[in-house]
Amino acid sequence: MTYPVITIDGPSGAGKGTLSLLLAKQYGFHLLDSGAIYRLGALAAKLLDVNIDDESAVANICQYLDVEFEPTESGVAVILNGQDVSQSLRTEEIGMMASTIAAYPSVREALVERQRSFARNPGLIADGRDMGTTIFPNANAKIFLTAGAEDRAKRRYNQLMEAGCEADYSQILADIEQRDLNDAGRAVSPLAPADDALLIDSSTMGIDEVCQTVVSHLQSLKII
Ligand SMILES: Nc1ncnc2c1ncn2[C@@H]1O[C@H](COP(=O)(O)OP(=O)(O)O)[C@@H](O)[C@H]1O
Ligand SMILES: Nc1ccn([C@@H]2O[C@H](COP(=O)(O)OP(=O)(O)O)[C@@H](O)[C@H]2O)c(=O)n1
Repeated sequence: MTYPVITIDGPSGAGKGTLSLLLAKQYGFHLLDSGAIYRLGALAAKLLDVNIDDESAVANICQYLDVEFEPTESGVAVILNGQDVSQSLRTEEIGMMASTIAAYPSVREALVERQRSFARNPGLIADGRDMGTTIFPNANAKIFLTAGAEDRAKRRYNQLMEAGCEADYSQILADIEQRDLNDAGRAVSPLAPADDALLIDSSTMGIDEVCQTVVSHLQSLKII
């Protein structure tokens, strides 16, 4: 690869999206929010009234998703069939549905090339669960960002409250634990650090410290 690909994997609420956006802005790199693509598959199935237990129907929807990602000041707006669905994507209901369909091998296969197509000059920050293990195994740098389940649930709770959404901490914690189990336990591309990933536990770190740790790592690899 002539341009750098940096992968940021880890469980829900670890801070991957926040870190990825900071890095993409700082270095002018493209950003792949792969979780948003699984969420889009789940949302599209819901809007079309397709049963998410029907693997082949869901995989077909994922193969032909009509989606655009538009950079904005605060992140990336997600446009599905011409409609901005950025808000409806972020609910825990869609997160849980995404986790269900993400276990289907044919859904993952249908989304591989779409994800790889984000790798372009001058570089890519790829955020997800299997970026370093499956989608970009030759990435220039791989980060696995984690934090304790309770810390992650608190962060998600605060995030939803700040966005003016309803939130129930116990439910969020239960959902996060369930998604951790689904993501780490599935047969295809389970959530796991790549052998060559830098592991960061952010339980007691602020986002600035996390970002500085990653920047130092990228500098030591002479990527930036
Ligand atoms: N190190 C951190 N310390 C405290 N809060 C954080 C940290 N990293 C991220 N957050 C906050 O936690 C919430 C979830 O972070 P996010 O980046 O969406 O996680 P992920 O993409 O891994 O699910 C956001 O509100 C974010 O601002
Ligand atoms: N590369 C990826 C990204 C997300 N996913 C799935 O999609 C769900 C939603 O991902 P997300 O990154 O938007 O979730 P959060 O970490 O933001 O809560 C996850 O729970 C995973 O099951 C995946 O399997 N592989």
